[in-house]
Amino acid sequence: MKQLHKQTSHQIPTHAAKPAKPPSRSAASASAPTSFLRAAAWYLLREQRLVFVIAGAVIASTFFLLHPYHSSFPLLHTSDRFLHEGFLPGVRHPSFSSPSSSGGSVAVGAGFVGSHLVDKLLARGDNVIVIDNFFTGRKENVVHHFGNPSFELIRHDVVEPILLEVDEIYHLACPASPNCFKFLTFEYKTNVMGTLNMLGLAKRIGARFLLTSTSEVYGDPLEHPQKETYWGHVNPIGVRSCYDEGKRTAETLTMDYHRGAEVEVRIARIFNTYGPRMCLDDGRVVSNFVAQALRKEPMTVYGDGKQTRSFQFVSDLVDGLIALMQSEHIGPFNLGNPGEFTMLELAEIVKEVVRSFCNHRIQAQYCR
Ligand SMILES: O=c1ccn([C@@H]2O[C@H](COP(=O)(O)OP(=O)(O)O[C@H]3OC[C@@H](O)[C@H](O)[C@H]3O)[C@@H](O)[C@H]2O)c(=O)[nH]1
Repeated sequence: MKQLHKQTSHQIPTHAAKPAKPPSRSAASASAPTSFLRAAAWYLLREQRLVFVIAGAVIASTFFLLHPYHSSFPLLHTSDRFLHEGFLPGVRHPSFSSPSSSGGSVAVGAGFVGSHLVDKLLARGDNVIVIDNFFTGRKENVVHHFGNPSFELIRHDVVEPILLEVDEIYHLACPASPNCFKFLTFEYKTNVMGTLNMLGLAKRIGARFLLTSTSEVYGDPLEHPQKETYWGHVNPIGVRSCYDEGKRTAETLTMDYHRGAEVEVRIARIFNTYGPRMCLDDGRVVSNFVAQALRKEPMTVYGDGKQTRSFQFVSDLVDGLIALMQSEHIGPFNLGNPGEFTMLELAEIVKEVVRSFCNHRIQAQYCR
């Protein structure tokens, strides 16, 4: 049919039936552009061709206006690019229209430290997206922000890719409780796959990336105190090695993305921290001792109790994380309290604090 129409339209020009009058040379050259324009206009106006041309142009420009993202990344490259960087194409977060929007941040994790960080970032006027798979993080930790238009909570496991548009990524995903170390593959996967996905995201959107690492990267240290330049003394096959080695790998990946892809990175090596929203069944020494003192049970001091630790309050840690993110310091940075004491001393301190706490009648519900 298409072929037929095409032939027909060429064969029936309206003036073709008129008797031919040989034109003068000058008249022929003067009328040539006019007859070409008339022929073009005639061609376009036949069979609504002009309408189709205009409709096509409108549809094409609408598509490219609505999908500038696709237009700047040719399909040819997307599959490789997304596979390599760990992204799902097309998952655009509606809240942040541009990566450079002021005050846009993402905090990964609604756990103990993450939830305090969220409080602080929101209080200073940032927009915050929290991603958590709620394995150890809890909705209750951030429930007081529900209804705040600057806050969003997404149930998502960072071992799967995600695409968001933010300025800063605080990567806190990974259970730190000693009770979680039995979920070995989970721990390791979060530190490796989760960190890769978050670094890929930072590279893609040009965000600054902060990894929360741990003092555990020093292992059983042979140097005291541990400086950031110390490479550590880690057992690669111990029961808690999945955590220590997982964080060491996460640090390696972070520095690789900095050197190889120029991602702006920060690494916080967090020392022992305590404060509200720690789980009582966390397994860490402070929460164990507090729970035991409240229940008037004997305290489980491991070994001879002469091993030392330093403890920082969670709000001090959060201030440190934000200051580190804002600083120009690339590479690991220890965040902790320089004052150390033994676990025997800690047991006495906790016993004393809990005793005076329970002396207040109002707190009796927590005490036995
Ligand atoms: O009930 C307990 C628990 C722990 N301990 C001792 O207390 C010390 C501290 O143990 P914790 O498990 O609380 O803390 P750790 O120093 O081993 O690691 C901790 O600090 C750094 C963080 O990054 C880790 O996530 C966290 O587990 C250890 O010597 C441990 O043996 C007890 O004596 N009794």
